[in-house]
Amino acid sequence: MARRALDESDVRVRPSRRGTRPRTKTRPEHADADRALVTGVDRGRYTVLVDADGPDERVAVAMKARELGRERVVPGDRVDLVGDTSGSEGSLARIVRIVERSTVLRRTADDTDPVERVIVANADQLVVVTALADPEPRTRMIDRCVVAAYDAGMDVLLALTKADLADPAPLRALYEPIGVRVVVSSRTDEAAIEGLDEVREALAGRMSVLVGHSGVGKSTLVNALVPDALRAVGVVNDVTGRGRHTSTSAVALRVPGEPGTWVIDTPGVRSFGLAHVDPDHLLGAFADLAEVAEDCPRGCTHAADAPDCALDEWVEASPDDEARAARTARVDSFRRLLVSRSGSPEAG
Ligand SMILES: Nc1nc2c(ncn2[C@@H]2O[C@H](COP(=O)(O)OP(=O)(O)OP(=O)(O)O)[C@@H](O)[C@H]2O)c(=O)[nH]1
Ligand SMILES: [Zn+2]
Repeated sequence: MARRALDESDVRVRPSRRGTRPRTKTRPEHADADRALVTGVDRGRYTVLVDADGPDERVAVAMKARELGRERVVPGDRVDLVGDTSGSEGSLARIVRIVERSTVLRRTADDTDPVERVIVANADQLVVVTALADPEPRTRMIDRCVVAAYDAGMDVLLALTKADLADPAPLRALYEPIGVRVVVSSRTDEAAIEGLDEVREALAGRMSVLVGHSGVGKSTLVNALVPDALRAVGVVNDVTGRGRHTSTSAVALRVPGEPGTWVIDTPGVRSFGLAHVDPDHLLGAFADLAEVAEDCPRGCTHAADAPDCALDEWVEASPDDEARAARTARVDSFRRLLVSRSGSPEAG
């Protein structure tokens, strides 16, 4: 089939009962498709929010149109829908197109599946939920999350829980210098979590993916942020009768407050596939170091044992002790992340 470049004729203004808005008509046969956000996936059925945050917002159930082939549709995806998009009981729409993704997050390949599959699309922030104690924080796991997020072009929010049990200062000192925002919560009695306002503020208006090991308090945090009544949006139990706690795939939940605030909970996902991460791409998340590394020998790995790495010369050339300490910390942090790419994802 001949491809042609898109021009203005591909964008038309469609008068509709929802008002007028420009539409991209890349597939003429689906020019009247509705745009929707994928919030949940369960065995070939997709829960979607049609016209999200618009006047006709509604939850609908969809399946993939055959023309999409094997392409995966994941929570966070924006899709075009045709067919019965009403969302009324028993209705089933068809997903005919996946809108180009701004970010993708891949889960770790493992023994049961050697492929690093995309699990979440379009998230702009990775929230690493880490308990300050019980269980002990695992910095290697946090490092791997930072690498995955930076490689995907996402920000990292470190949500430290259980501050009633241990001091957050050491972890702050380790992660704030590499651009990670840190929020802290604690529980002083059974009923209340403290520090939620700061967490909400850090999530406002963004699509965030939450990860964390069992027992770190992720469910506690999600339950506090997302009232039960709102769960329906992300839950696939309209179709299957199963609740989110038995769901094994990621689910997007709307956080009340600023429009466009979503958290994507990823049950069972504790780490990410990093095999595809290229050191120079990771370096891109460290603008100061990337500039320095322009003087590296061709093919430099920038690792601690790399010969003539410009990062070492940069530390050497520090004008004073203070600058040397700061530069050393930057280079060491970057190299720590580099090293974390290899080895077992489950190692702590
Ligand atoms: N002391 C203290 N305990 C907390 C805090 N937040 C959660 N917990 C407790 O930590 C335990 C684990 O919390 P969950 O929210 O179930 O942890 P989770 O990360 O969802 O773990 P899974 O459900 O196994 O995935 C529970 O007993 C919570 O009550 C906190 O800030 N301080
Ligand atoms: Zn180098």
